[in-house]
Amino acid sequence: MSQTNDPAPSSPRRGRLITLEGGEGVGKSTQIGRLLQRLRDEGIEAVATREPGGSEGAEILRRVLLSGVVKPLGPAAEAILFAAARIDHIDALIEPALAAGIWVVSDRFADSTRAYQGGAGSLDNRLINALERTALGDLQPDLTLILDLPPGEGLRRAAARRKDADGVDRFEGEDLRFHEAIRAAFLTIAADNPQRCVVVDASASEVEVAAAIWTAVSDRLLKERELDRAHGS
Ligand SMILES: Nc1ncnc2c1ncn2[C@@H]1O[C@H](COP(=O)(O)OP(=O)(O)OP(=O)(O)O)[C@@H](O)[C@H]1O
Ligand SMILES: Cc1cn([C@H]2C[C@H](O)[C@@H](COP(=O)(O)O)O2)c(=O)[nH]c1=O
Repeated sequence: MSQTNDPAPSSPRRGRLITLEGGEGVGKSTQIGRLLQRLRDEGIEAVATREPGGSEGAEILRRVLLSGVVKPLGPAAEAILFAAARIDHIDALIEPALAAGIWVVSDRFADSTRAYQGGAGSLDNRLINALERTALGDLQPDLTLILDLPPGEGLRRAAARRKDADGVDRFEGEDLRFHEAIRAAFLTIAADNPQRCVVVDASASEVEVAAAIWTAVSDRLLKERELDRAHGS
């Protein structure tokens, strides 16, 4: 929890939270590797993490959630467990890193609950909003990159990456309509939050996607950081 002598959220001493979102196999992990390298090349200390997971407790919940054992309990139970994992992730990793001036790049975050349990799972927005308020408090990503790809292509990429067909997880195994609903939900999130979200065409080559991501990071975060520095704040 923040204390009165913590740096203000916009202070250059506080890190930035960047989240990558999108459906299955859109290229988030691939791009996070590239983005981390670019940030470090700029002299920015940055750490990569993921959801569900990123902390010891959240990784335990990841195994439970992706095994599918919670599916019969319905999207509300799943959303509550994703939120529990998120709380541990924020407390154990995200907030301490940001407070230390480290940038955090997360493979998925709260928008995934909105898209998967809300958009595709039809979970009531009131529960999603309540869980988000509880888990995040005042924390919001400084930038969310939504990698957009037709789900058929994303699932093909995910299948090609995974040689073992038995390795399909809880959500990859859902039908195409479910994945179309996820894509639509992410695009709605982006339209509703233009100050935070940038949609990136993930059907382009890895290099082109990386360039689009870097443009968004530069325009939205690096210029602001340079201005802060120039004004000595
Ligand atoms: N732009 C691209 N064009 C073609 N293939 C790509 C592209 N980006 C990534 N891939 C390949 O697609 C597969 C899935 O990529 P990646 O694991 O990065 O996606 P992801 O979004 O993290 O997936 P998931 O959410 O399912 O974990 C990998 O085999 C990767 O090499
Ligand atoms: C955070 C979060 C994730 N999910 C789903 C989305 C994916 O199917 C898996 C995570 O697997 P990945 O290979 O690391 O992308 O979990 C979800 O349904 N709700 C969430 O809040």
